[in-house]
Amino acid sequence: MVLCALRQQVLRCSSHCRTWARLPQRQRSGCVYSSIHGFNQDEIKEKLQAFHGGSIDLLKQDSGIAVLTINNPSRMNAFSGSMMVDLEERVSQLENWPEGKGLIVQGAAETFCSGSDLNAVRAISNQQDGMKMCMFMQNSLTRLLRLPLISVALVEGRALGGGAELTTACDFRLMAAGSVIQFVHKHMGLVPGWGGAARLVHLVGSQNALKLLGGAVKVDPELGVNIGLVDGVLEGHQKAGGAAPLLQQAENWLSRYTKGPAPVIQAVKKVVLSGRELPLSEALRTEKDIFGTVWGAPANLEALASKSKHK
Ligand SMILES: CCCC(=O)SCCNC(=O)CCNC(=O)[C@H](O)C(C)(C)COP(=O)(O)OP(=O)(O)OC[C@H]1O[C@@H](n2cnc3c(N)ncnc32)[C@H](O)[C@@H]1OP(=O)(O)O
Repeated sequence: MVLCALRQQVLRCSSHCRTWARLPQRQRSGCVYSSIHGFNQDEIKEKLQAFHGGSIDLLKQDSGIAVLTINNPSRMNAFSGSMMVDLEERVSQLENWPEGKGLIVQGAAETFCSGSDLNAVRAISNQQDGMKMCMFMQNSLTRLLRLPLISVALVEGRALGGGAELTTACDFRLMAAGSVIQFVHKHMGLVPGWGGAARLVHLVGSQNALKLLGGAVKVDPELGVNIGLVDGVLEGHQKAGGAAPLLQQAENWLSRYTKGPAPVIQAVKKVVLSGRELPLSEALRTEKDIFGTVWGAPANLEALASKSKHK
């Protein structure tokens, strides 16, 4: 049943958008948890909203690349409760963006994110509320990773705890020189709970994941590249003379993968997503269905008519 739901999620594309939009939000979201797991989204949303501060800002650009900014600079961009709710809403907006091709996730004011807001953590430190927050964030970050957009985390400064987990909910990670990704959970008497451990194992293998989590290792750009966590290192600091601003560098880096019509880029992400998440026979059937959405579609016909050569 879960696989079926995921297959439906992967299949979601512009040609299905109208039908899809008619379905209730939770059915179409590809969430990990729903009411059958005792999860009540509205209840936890109400609780989280009480811990306010900061925002998650979304800028959708004509280029088809959106920028999602974690914005709570006075707390090093820590996630307040209301920011967790904001994130879920921004992900919904991105799920319904037919022109979208790429996404950059960044932090405001030259740092990425210092995890969950420790003030909110203290206030909801009972087990029940902790579980609900964990399920809520796992749902949002799973939906973020499953967006039909090619996503990249632009890490400047520190990505700590939940901030490190957030980087793993993107397809790629770029680090600015001098920045650090650190799963500090062990120092907080915790393990990742926003899905970061499961995704980390997929990205770097279980040996490296064990080292990073067990040692709360500070991952600098060089180590990140060596273990396959990081896909590129950006030149200098945003203020450094000469180098383009980091966001511009990240957009340039991403644009090589987002060049072309949105339905094709979205289809690329979906076939990779199905290969990554589904058993082979299920992934093959999904790939066939996604292929059916681009075969004979305008971009395909245009390419055939232009007799393009791939030299
Ligand atoms: C499943 C999720 C698990 C988690 O995410 S648990 C949370 C993990 N994160 C942390 O423990 C980060 C704790 N913070 C730190 O280590 C340091 O503040 C940090 C980020 C290295 C920055 O150090 P400094 O540059 O010396 O700056 P600072 O400590 O003076 O911080 C500036 C202001 O930001 C605040 N802040 C930073 N991280 C926060 C957080 N996570 N929650 C709430 N407030 C946070 C900090 O308290 C300080 O505020 P104030 O100026 O004292 O009012």
